[in-house]
Amino acid sequence: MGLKSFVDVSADSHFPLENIPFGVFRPKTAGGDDHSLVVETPRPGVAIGDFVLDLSVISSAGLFDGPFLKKSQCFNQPSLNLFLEMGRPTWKEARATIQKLLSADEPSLRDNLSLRKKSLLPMNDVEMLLPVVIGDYTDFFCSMYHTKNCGLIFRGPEDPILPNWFHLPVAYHGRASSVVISGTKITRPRGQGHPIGSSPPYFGPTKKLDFELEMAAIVGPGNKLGKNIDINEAYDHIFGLVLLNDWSARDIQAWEYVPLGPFLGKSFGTTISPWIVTLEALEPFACDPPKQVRIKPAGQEQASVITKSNFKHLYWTITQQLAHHTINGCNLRSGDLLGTGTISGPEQDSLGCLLEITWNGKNKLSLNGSSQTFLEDGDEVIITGCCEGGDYKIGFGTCAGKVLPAITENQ
Ligand SMILES: O=C(O)/C=C/C(=O)CC(=O)CC(=O)O
Ligand SMILES: [Ca+2]
Ligand SMILES: [Mg+2]
Repeated sequence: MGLKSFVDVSADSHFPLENIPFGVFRPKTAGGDDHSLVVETPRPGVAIGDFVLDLSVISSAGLFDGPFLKKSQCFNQPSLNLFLEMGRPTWKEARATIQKLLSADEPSLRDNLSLRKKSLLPMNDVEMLLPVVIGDYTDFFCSMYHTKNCGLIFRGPEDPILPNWFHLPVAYHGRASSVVISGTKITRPRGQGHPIGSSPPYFGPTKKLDFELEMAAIVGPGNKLGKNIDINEAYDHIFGLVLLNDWSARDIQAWEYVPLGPFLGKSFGTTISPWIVTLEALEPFACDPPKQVRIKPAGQEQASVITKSNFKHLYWTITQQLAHHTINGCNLRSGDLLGTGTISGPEQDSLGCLLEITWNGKNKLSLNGSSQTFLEDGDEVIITGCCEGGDYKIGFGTCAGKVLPAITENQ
């Protein structure tokens, strides 16, 4: 039997009492459509079933009474950075307090109607925001299947996996300013595309817009410049995980990335899911967290599942990635985002991007009767993921984004 909350949680919910993922939200006004949003202060919350528990209200009511959180202002902030900086003992205290407050047999919140009304808001009545201020974003390259397929497509059959790959987790520095929250629309980027045959490079809207199915670690306490984080301590520097879509323009990327790596082909937008699932919640599922990606094509009502992958396909672990990131003395800071890299599995139906699924546009993808290769304007990519196994799920919610047409010359 799973844990029982006084808040109704359906059996297939991503957010049972065992999960308690952290995010940042602001309430919408009654009426609720986008035009009637009152700009309320963003504040931290956790998800429980279809509700959000406002941690600023719980904190102001004096219900965080443990030694680390009693006097802290970390839940009266517009981001989770301060809370993340405080480290694992504080995170565990927060989780224990929240799980107790929300449990079916604990009266302090359950029987306090006015506090319940103030602190428990239906998810539909809130707007989710970026949970942390992201100072830096790094993206690793850690699925062997993805690495091999990219090597075959971009570099040919000789040595598709380069010799360094098995010795260290390869990565590139991404662009933090264009990391956006699920639901944000993504404008098709323009740029210089790889020459086709003997023609010169072309300029215009990308013809090869792609998604990348990834997860990302959110850094807790950082390290000082010049000091590394040992692999045995790396776990305590990771607060939790989110879903991530590293949108990629394959024609721009293929032309620009030699020899310094991805630049404008990836810096036009990266989407993350709003709820950070803690490593504590994930612990019982150390293996086998399955994931799915769907595409809802422009003009269609239904989304089609196009791939299902699994976190276990990563060759390098998130603690190895974090330790490697600091091995030269590079400093990480609370809120930094470390993408795992595209999570492709060995089978055709577990590939993590359209570059691989369509083999660079050679094969068509069939979606509810229509067919295409790369993403079209109006397409929506919806990534979801959860851990399954026991009598509850630990879910990540969704990481979604819809493609808008490219800007034109006079915009
Ligand atoms: O192999 C290449 O040239 C390019 C690979 C990628 O674009 C993948 C990347 O962003 C890292 C990853 O997601 O695994
Ligand atoms: Ca990537
Ligand atoms: Mg990106």
